Amino acid sequence: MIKINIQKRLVMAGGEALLKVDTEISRESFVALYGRSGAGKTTLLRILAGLLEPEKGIIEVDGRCWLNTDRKIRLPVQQRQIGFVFQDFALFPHMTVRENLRYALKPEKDPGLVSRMLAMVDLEQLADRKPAMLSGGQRQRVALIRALMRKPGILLLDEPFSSLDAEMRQELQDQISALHRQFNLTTLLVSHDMAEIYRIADRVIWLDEGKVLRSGPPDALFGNVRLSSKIRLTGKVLRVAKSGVVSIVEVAAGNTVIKVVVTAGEAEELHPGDTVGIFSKAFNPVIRKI
Ligand SMILES: Nc1ncnc2c1ncn2[C@@H]1O[C@H](COP(=O)(O)OP(=O)(O)OP(=O)(O)O)[C@@H](O)[C@H]1O
Repeated sequence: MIKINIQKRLVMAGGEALLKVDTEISRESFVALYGRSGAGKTTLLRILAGLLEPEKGIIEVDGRCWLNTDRKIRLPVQQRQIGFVFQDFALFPHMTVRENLRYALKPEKDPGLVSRMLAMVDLEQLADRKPAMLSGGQRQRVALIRALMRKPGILLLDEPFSSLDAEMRQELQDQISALHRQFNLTTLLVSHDMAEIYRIADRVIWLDEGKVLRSGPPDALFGNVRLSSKIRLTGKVLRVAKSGVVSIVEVAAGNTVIKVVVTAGEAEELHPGDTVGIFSKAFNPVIRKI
């Protein structure tokens, strides 16, 4: 369990606001920090990582105190067992992919880990290239596995997909989900993208001007209804076409176009470009705008 109860003064363009967060995060959960620009999402991640200190606060991880401003306890960044991936991935440009990864590995730790991690994200062929010779998505994958080299319990991701195209985003989201499960990580992801959050997070903390506006599972926060769902996909509506008494909605989800049959009433609510979730309910796909 991660317990966070912090207060930090934010200096915004139009004045000051107080970042005030009191929340608990279960181990092995995938939490999205959502909210408008300037809401305090990155600041919260930086405080958790120990890169920034709040004026007042307590952070406890599995009963261990990382921060207590009253008792002047502040665990240094290196001791927090956190992996961090920023938007701009910050790989060393003069080192190859393999060297970047080896640099992050503790000397006494398992040297085979570099090759195993490269294989896990399909980058073995590119291990001897420098970052400048990689695509944005490949660089982001290197940054991701580099953050996992020291086997952190907590992974912090600050909009890691923002510079990628839709296809690469989806591929990287899938890989992050797989690594999250495989390494039993507790992952916190800053994202503006509801569809992305729907796809990979199991809880959302919605921040607004430094305060937690709402918190809960993505479908409870973003969807109008909660459904027991076996499949859960998100995508964008391409077309809504009438077909007799029903309509067919075509949705682009990753590389696939999915057709869902809806009633005339449901079709009226859906328009090309809408972000939607597709769920299974009693084996039938159900579509909801999100
Ligand atoms: N160290 C700091 N001390 C005080 N205020 C800060 C500090 N760092 C950032 N701020 C301010 O706090 C506000 C919140 O910034 P933050 O980067 O946390 O927002 P965000 O929700 O991550 O936004 P975005 O989605 O644009 O990245 C901004 O107005 C910013 O200028």
